[in-house]
Amino acid sequence: MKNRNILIVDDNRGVLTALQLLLKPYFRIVRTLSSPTTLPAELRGEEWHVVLLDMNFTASLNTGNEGLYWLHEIKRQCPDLPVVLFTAYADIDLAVKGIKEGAADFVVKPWDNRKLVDTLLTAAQGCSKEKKVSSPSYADKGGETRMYWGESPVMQQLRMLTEKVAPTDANILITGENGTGKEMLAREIHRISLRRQQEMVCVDMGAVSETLFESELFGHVKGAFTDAHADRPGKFEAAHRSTLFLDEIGNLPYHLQAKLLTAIQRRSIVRVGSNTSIPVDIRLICATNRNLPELVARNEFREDLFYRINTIHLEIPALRERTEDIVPLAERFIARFCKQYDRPLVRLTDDAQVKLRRHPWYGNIRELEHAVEKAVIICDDTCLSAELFQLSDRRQEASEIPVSTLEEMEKKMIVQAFDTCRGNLSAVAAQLGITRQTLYNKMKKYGL
Ligand SMILES: Nc1ncnc2c1ncn2[C@@H]1O[C@H](COP(=O)(O)OP(=O)(O)OP(=O)(O)O)[C@@H](O)[C@H]1O
Repeated sequence: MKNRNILIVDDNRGVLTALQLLLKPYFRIVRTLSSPTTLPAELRGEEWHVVLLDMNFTASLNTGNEGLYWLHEIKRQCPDLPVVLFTAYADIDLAVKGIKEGAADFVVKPWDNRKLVDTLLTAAQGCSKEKKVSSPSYADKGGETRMYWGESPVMQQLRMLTEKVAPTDANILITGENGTGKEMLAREIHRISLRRQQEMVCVDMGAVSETLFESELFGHVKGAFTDAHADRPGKFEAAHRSTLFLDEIGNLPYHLQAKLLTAIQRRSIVRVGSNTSIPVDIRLICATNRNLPELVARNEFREDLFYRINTIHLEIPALRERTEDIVPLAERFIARFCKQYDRPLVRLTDDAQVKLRRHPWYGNIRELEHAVEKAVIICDDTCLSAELFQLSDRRQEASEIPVSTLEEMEKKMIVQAFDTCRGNLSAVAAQLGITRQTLYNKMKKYGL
């Protein structure tokens, strides 16, 4: 198909010359750019069918962010133009990130000629019927991302209890480590409850600022404060006749807990700036990865609120405590991600299964889900082998990082805080004196 045009961006002239020679027989136009700065003009000047984009420009900071930046620029200018990323082996994480952000595929340097040509031709061919890779939301994930209970006796018991209490209006407290599926369980309870016709309303109590707490939960009337330009209902009213899910309840500052308790007890709220009490009919589900009885003992959580929200307590075990569920869960994620990334269905090798079963999964199901997603993206074969799962034990990592720059110091502190707080994000943020959002940003930055 010598009717296709390829644009190659790489700041290594030797690489560009080699690729010119290699690709000439397969493409009508092979244009090479040693700097991405002229990319926007080139994109406008010709009809391109594929771009091969280097991710590691040596002239820059070499963090790969420049590569991602140019990927976004190409996608902004030509949303349907396939971009194949060219990346060093050490930067596979970056390539995975690029695929999630819309790249068609990636090739690792040093490259295999045959494979590079195949990848580029396939991408160029798919130019008009570009794969749409997007992260499905909870709503459109459908049955495939329904909660998987697993076979372990402890989860079967949890399932029985859940099915018993879901149709009642009893307040439920869900506890479990970070990433064990607390929100997922809350959604499952709502899905099989009598309130399922209405949408469940979620509030992350760790993310609500103290100043906006009342307005966010109870609403406000026009003029109640400077920015209150109109009457606005809060989350309690939004959840009327439905389920209100209060996530990270253990992070609610002590002085605000009394206000929440009053609303729960009275089953009514008063909007900020008003005197009128509005009745609300809600089913309350709370979740936390903190030890509430311990917080109560330390006078950090109100005992009366604890008893009020804890009518039924559902504890989700850590993934490492139910190893028999690891492989079946991984297989479900494989099926989902192969479909999402338009790859043929792959299976786990025996070695990979052993590796997954042995890993401690301090980040629980979320960590497993991410590990599978990454393995599916980088897989070139019909099976996922153990090497595709680059699993790091955060505890070990903390002592191994040599500290030479401020950034490394910061990363090391985060990793150590993870260890002492056993992966509890809110506790890590509190220990480091930063907000959860800042912590998320830093985790993203350091690939934690
Ligand atoms: N039983 C399950 N079956 C399938 N997927 C699951 C299951 N439990 C959790 N997941 C997936 O794992 C990820 C983490 O789940 P979720 O957000 O519910 O955890 P969480 O305990 O609320 O996390 P956090 O403590 O950070 O708030 C989600 O992407 C979810 O889809």
